[in-house]
Amino acid sequence: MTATPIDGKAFAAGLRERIAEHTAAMKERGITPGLAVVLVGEDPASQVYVRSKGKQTRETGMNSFEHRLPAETPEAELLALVEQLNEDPAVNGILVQLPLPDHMDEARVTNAIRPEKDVDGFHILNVGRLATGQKAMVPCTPLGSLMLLRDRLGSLSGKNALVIGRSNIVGKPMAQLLLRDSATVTIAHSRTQNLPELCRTADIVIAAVGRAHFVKGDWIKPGATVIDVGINRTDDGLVGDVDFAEAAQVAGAITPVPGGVGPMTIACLLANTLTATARANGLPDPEGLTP
Ligand SMILES: Nc1nc(=O)c2c([nH]1)NC[C@@H]1CN(c3ccc(C(=O)N[C@@H](CCC(=O)O)C(=O)O)cc3)C=[N+]21
Repeated sequence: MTATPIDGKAFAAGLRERIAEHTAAMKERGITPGLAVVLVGEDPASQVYVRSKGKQTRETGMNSFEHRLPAETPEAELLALVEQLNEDPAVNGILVQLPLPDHMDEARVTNAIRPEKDVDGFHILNVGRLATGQKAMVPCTPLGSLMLLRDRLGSLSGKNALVIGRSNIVGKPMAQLLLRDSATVTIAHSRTQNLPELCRTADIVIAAVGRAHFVKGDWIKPGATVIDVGINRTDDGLVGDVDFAEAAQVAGAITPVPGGVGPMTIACLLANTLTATARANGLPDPEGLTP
């Protein structure tokens, strides 16, 4: 059996088109969505992401505001910038690129963002709202992964979903979203016993461990849907957390790296910015962009 590759790049392009249409309609009413991205330090990978986010924001018709601060900036200065963006009516979404330098407290910075503008969905109020089924801003990578899963499978109800990884930015919110869609959710991590056996029971596998080719082909149940969230830079280039060559022989469908979840993450950032703008202006949530 050979798996269908899930084309995240094409899906994200379609999503951006719909976002651009919504944005154009908002601009007719005199509202231009604005996204502020803050980058602290000179990490080359982060610079690439931030540039790509800014470009796609502008292409969608939204305003992009970029703020770059030196790595040694005191935390208080970053918090002051966040406060200024909180108060700025032209800014509907705020993203502070992670990771932050060691002298900064990521939780403190994240929780300084006004929850309504927290397009990453990392603020503790949004985490709690998602966990309790209230209207929230939902983290971009899990949201994009959910969209791909629903597109492929329709209903996720009753399916066995295994999330490998328990991070606050992917594993935990992904599990919450799958649970909301009535999947039977298991979260595995570095201490999980018999992971290969457990994985072989999963109809849906979400790999978010950050280790190149961690998930092997013989862990995959025939026909399963595999979402690879990993972005690992190796001598062979960019690879995922799943051994794609092996897993693609067994799975029903699988996301490639690159070209899978990554482009969906950025498209969902734009989707969240649009949603935040709609809510800030008392408009209904744009169709199909929220879970
Ligand atoms: N506050 C915050 N929010 C984030 O959402 C956030 C962050 N910090 N810090 C870093 C990670 C990483 N991230 C990616 C986004 C797009 C791709 C992406 O588009 N990847 C392309 C390939 C890009 C390449 O070639 O490097 C792909 O998979 O096809 C990857 C990774 C967002 N992050």
